[in-house]
Amino acid sequence: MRFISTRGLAEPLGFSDAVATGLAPDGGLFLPETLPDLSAQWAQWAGLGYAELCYEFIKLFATDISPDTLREIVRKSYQHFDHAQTAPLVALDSSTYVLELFHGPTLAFKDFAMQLLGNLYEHQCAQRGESINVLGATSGDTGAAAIHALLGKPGTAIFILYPDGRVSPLQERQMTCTGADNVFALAIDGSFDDAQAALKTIFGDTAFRLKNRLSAVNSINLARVLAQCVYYLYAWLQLPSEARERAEFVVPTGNFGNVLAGWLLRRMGVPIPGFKVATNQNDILYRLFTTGEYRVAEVQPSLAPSMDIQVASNFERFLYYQLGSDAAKVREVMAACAKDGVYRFEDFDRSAFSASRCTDAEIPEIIARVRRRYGYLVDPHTACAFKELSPEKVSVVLATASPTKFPETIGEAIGAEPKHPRLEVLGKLPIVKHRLPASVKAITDFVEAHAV
Ligand SMILES: Cc1ncc(COP(=O)(O)O)c(C=O)c1O
Ligand SMILES: N[C@@H](CCOP(=O)(O)O)C(=O)O
Repeated sequence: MRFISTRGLAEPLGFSDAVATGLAPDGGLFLPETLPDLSAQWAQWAGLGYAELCYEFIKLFATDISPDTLREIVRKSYQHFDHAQTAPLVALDSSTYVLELFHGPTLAFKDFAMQLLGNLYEHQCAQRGESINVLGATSGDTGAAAIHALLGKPGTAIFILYPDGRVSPLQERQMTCTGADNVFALAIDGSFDDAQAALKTIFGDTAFRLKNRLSAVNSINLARVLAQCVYYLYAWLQLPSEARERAEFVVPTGNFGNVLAGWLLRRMGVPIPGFKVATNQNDILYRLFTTGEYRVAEVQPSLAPSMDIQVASNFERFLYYQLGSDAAKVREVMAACAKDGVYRFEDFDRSAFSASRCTDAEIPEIIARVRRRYGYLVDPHTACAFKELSPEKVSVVLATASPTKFPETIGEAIGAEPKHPRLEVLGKLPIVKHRLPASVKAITDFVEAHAV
């Protein structure tokens, strides 16, 4: 299968090259040239274990990797999850389910795609005899998951930009206390949006990217989004059929990668009725899906820090389909959004989406309410998704992080701080981070000096 850029000016690539490249050289994002039609196939996958289902799905795209190799890459990727079902679907009542996505090594949903991506990189390094330097931006969880996916992998170095002082203390420790010499946590003076903008500029510099064999680990990398499709399918296959007809996946949303994965699966013929885009107080996507207007505002730090994002990079993939796969029109709209920070969509098909927004004042209240009502503890990001579940629907809430990563907010909500042994040891380890301005020059100088 070949992968094309949303902006239409880059050469189509095979799976492995598209994964290694990350961001397309024309600034666009890679998408499969054609999406497979799973409408006659998905039901046959019922009963498969998580890794086996992932293999069946990813092999439709990774056609340049031999089936045996791919099966082994996928098997290895889910071996460090600490739940037998990998992504358990928990019924809170007959119309409310939680899809727990926090049983991976860093206790957040990012591990699902990142473990796979880490093993794909390792395979590529071995096969091509080349090193890879991975560059990513994080508002908290992507960075930790990427670092733990690449920790100590031969032939790789990983550089993670994060907004200094704006990730939770434990998220910062997950990135800075590894002791690994192929890991560089770069604390940026600015917001996640500043870090992501710098990163896109750096990936746009083809000469620099090629010279340093850079690859992107954010959900601009298509492998991230494809791997995330799998848990929607896994949950879907477990839902009772009467629940499927009224199902709405409720997705805590920031960079739009998670919910986009579910929506792509729907486009592939899995008949998911709809999705709810659940934002925190950084509500650009809530406003977009309720009014059709895209208007960038100032990022406000929140109790759900991983969702403190305004410019959601995966929106461009959604836009591509919204605009009838017209890459010229995508270029025009993206240029207008970048220039004016505002765009009004006239023909915007929002029929598969609802949206909610959650303020900081509401987050502890919701955590306490969910705890009282269901005896179930959610983290601050998942709490945003519980803001308003539609009573006429069956809600499948994606629990994107473990509450143990945010003990301060949970303590405020319920009067007790949850603990996790893997996180507790981090408190005793030294923090190693490098403070940098959010300038392209400072970042590229650092990468060049430390690349492998
Ligand atoms: C815990 C958590 N929830 C939700 C999100 C938002 O996901 P996305 O950026 O894919 O919309 C993130 C960050 O991506 C996160 O780390
Ligand atoms: N919320 C993310 C931000 C980056 O998102 P990504 O899915 O594009 O990697 C984070 O936790 O870092």
